[in-house]
Amino acid sequence: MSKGTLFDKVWNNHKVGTLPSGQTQLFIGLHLTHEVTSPQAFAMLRERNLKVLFPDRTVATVDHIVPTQNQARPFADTLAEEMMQALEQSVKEHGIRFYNVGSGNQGIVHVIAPEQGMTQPGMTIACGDSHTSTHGAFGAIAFGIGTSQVRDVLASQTLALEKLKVRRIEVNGNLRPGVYAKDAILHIIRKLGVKGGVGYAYEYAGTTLEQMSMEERMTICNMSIEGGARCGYVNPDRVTFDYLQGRDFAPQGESWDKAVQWWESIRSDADAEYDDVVVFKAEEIPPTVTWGITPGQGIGVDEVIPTPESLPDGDRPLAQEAYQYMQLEPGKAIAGTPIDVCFIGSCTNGRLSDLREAAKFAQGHQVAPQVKAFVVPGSEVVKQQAEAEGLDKIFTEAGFEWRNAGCSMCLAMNPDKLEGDQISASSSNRNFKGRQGSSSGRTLLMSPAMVVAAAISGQVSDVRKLL
Ligand SMILES: CC(C)[C@H](C(=O)O)[C@@H](O)C(=O)O
Ligand code: SF4
Repeated sequence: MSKGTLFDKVWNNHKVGTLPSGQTQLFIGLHLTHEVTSPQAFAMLRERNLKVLFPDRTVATVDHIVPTQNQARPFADTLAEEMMQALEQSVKEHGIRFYNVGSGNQGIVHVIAPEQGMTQPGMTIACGDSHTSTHGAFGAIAFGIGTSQVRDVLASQTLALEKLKVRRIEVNGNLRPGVYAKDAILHIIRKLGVKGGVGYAYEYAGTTLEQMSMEERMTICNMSIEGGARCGYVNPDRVTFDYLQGRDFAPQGESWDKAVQWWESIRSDADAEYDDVVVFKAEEIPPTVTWGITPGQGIGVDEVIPTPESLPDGDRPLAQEAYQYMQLEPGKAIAGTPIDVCFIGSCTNGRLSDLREAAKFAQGHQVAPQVKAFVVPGSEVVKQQAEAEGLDKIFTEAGFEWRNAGCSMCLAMNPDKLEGDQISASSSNRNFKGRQGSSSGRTLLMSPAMVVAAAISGQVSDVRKLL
């Protein structure tokens, strides 16, 4: 095994050859698909009379367009119904494993692959979805790809890619109470910028990351793409192996021991060389909330919305655009901003540990009367586990709606949408203009615990007050 970073080792292991363009042809171990980016890819295959080369290496689910309330077929939205039918037809035609609504295993693609044990260290993973970076939490190299690349993977199980540089992002120490993985990644993006990661793979390391659960690591890696990085990963360790052991697709018996040995060997070596290294102190990370229209426009919940003068020249035009769109005033505290809608869910923060933490803060409180608040589990498995623990009851008693699994208002490709210029406190990952279903809707990104604090008080508030 060559020396170096995990990225280099996994890349070299999967390298098929060098293309005339200079790009690497990379073998993709696991291909995940959903209803939004696959129909055209399957259509292109049909046009050329091609088969899926390795149907066993592709897995499909439906997540974006799935209604979280009435899931009766045909869906009320005819476009959603068409996308569903297209995927159902394609998986049948090509013999692809499919987790449909009601199967017990459906959910957001980035939630279900890890929970089934499909996502494993040392793999290359691709999916027609930018947040594929999530899977890097296991020490996989996981990329989001476009529809024509989905076609390429279906037909050849390979991709033509440029090699990335590697930046090691170390976070050391203990996060303070009320501060979560979500705050850490929002803080990292705030400091390095939404374009800071362009051309890089992010390797997250340091004692803070080592202490994190797999679900927390997934939250961090999920938002690598929001920081401009094509992928992000954490070196696999005991936490990774313990999470995987016993899951449906994880190796068993003797192959398990061999796999662990292999996974250990692909970790970045202590003397690996990086293209860049950045170090953060965990205790300096505050509960973070975005005030603008990119995930990089974030501040500590006890800070004021930055004034143009306080920002570097280059950041000012976007800040001006953000003040106007968000209807927020520079120099004013972000805490106290009234909230209309509270959303807990998404591939960033829709897993069991997120719901447990949110429920802890919701218990015994009531959602403010003017606020609409709802919780959308990331998968049918998460929903079922949460219900077995009674989390659904805690939420509904507190005045939250409890829904079925899907992407929901993260992107609002289903009936869950903001209306007019409503402002949401959201545990999702993107606050772009119009992201949550209304062209003037406004999104404040934060941790699930902070979303609960906002729901209860009807305004942005510091979750530490509830500790
Ligand atoms: C619909 C899909 C292509 C898109 C993505 O690539 O990320 C979506 O999941 C998102 O979060 O914006
Ligand atoms: S939950 Fe949001 S970010 Fe994740 S895949 Fe769905 S739409 Fe994309």
